[in-house]
Formats: sequence, structure tokens, C-alpha cells
Amino acid sequence: MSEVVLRFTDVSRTYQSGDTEVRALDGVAFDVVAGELVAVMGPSGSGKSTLLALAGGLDTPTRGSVQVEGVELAELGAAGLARLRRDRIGYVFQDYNLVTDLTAAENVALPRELAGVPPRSARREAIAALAEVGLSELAQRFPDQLSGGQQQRIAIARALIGQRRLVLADEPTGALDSQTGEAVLEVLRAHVEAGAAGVLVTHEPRYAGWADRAIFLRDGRLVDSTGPRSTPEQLLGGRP
Ligand SMILES: Nc1ncnc2c1ncn2[C@@H]1O[C@H](COP(=O)(O)OP(=O)(O)OP(=O)(O)O)[C@@H](O)[C@H]1O
Repeated sequence: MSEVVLRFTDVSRTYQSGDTEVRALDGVAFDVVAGELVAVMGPSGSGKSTLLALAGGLDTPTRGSVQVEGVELAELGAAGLARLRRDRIGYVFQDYNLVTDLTAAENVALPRELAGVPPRSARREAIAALAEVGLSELAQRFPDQLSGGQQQRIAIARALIGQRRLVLADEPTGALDSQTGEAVLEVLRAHVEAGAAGVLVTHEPRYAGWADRAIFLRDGRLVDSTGPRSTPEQLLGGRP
């Protein structure tokens, strides 16, 4: 049995909007195991970003339980949650969220330095992470000297440096042309193959093809999910 990295058990999230209640998520349950990439799909407003925010401990469920590596997020205090987010969870955003006045290497090293790793070691780890995403030669460049696809690959290196086992990606290909988007997903896929668990929010069936399976949300409910993909050829080919 593969290790469960992310577990949602009967998770609901309700927002109060004036007098009305918005049920952003309603009784959602699923697991993501190590080595697995799960795509989350669904129309606008169906709850995809809410699901990702709950998985990353950026938001709290109204009902139900979210566990990361067996740890119940609701039972962690603010400091414990911040530590878990820094050390175990990587977030990749549509707009990269790189620090503009830090170089690529400094951006990638940042979470390690915040975790107390000495700067020299953090830098060494960052250079290795940049090599993994094929960008070692661009380590000294600043974000505005890099293409969108290069910036997103740096964001992925930053999301996975250290011991982080869970990578949450919210439309990471949104701002990219399709060829560059495929290259970014190839990097994400490789990290998952190396043992991380991944959740990828995407509108694009083409990109969802990089995932092992997809779950579909409608009005906050999990309405369908595809089975695991069967052949290595399909996985490597990147299309369903
Ligand atoms: N802070 C909030 N207050 C009130 N309602 C909210 C809040 N955040 C989200 N919602 C509502 O919850 C529902 C789910 O929103 P969510 O952003 O998770 O959807 P989504 O599937 O990510 O949409 P999109 O694809 O457009 O980004 C929507 O009806 C949204 O309006």
C-alpha cells in the first residue's frame, strides 16, 4: 500500500455571504498517495481553489477533516501549521509568486533559509533543485530576465526543495503557451514520480492528461473521478 500524503474526509466549507450561505465544498472525500498526481477539474465556482486552500492549510473546513502525512491540520496551532506549510507543503501559483529582487537561486533557497538551513547549504540545495528543472545556467538571473515558463519551473523547484512531500498547483500553466505548459507539467510529473504527492487544479483536459487520475467538482460536490492510468506509455506520453 502506498503512503497516503493527503486525506480529505467528508470535508465541507461554507461561506457566509450576507444572509446567504455559499457551500463552496460539500462532503468531499479523497486521498492522494505518494507518487500520485491528481487533477482537480470542474467549472468556475465549483470549489477547486477552496479545495486547494484547505489542502494547504490556508483555510479551515467548516466540517470534516484534512490530514497531511497523517497530521490533522485543525489540531495544529498557528506555529505548527506555519511550520508544516514551510517544510512539507509546496504551493505553485498561476502567477509564479517569485520575489522580484531575488535571483532564481535565491528564490529557490528562500524556504530552506526560513527553515533555518545555513545559507551556504540552502544555496547548494537550490542549485541542485534548479539543475533538476533544467535551469542551472539561469541561477543568477532575476525573475524579470526569465520567460514565463522558466519562472514557473523555478516556482516548482521552490515548491519542492527540502523534504516537502505535497505539491499543490493552482492552474500553474494558466499564463503559459501550450508547449511551455507541457514542459512545466513534465517537471511536476518528474517530482511526483520521485515520491511527492501532487494536486493539480486545471481547466484543460490536455494538462489533466499528465495526472494519474482526475476528480471532478460541481457545486462543491465531488461528482466523478477517473481511475488510475494504466500504462507507462500513457504517463510518459502525457496525454490520456
Ligand atoms: N471568501 C469567500 N466568501 C464567500 N464566498 C466565497 C469565498 N471564496 C469562495 N467563495 C464561493 O465559493 C464557491 C467556490 O469558489 P472557488 O474559488 O473555490 O471555485 P473555483 O472552482 O476555484 O472557481 P474558478 O475556476 O473560477 O477559480 C464560489 O461560489 C465562490 O463564489
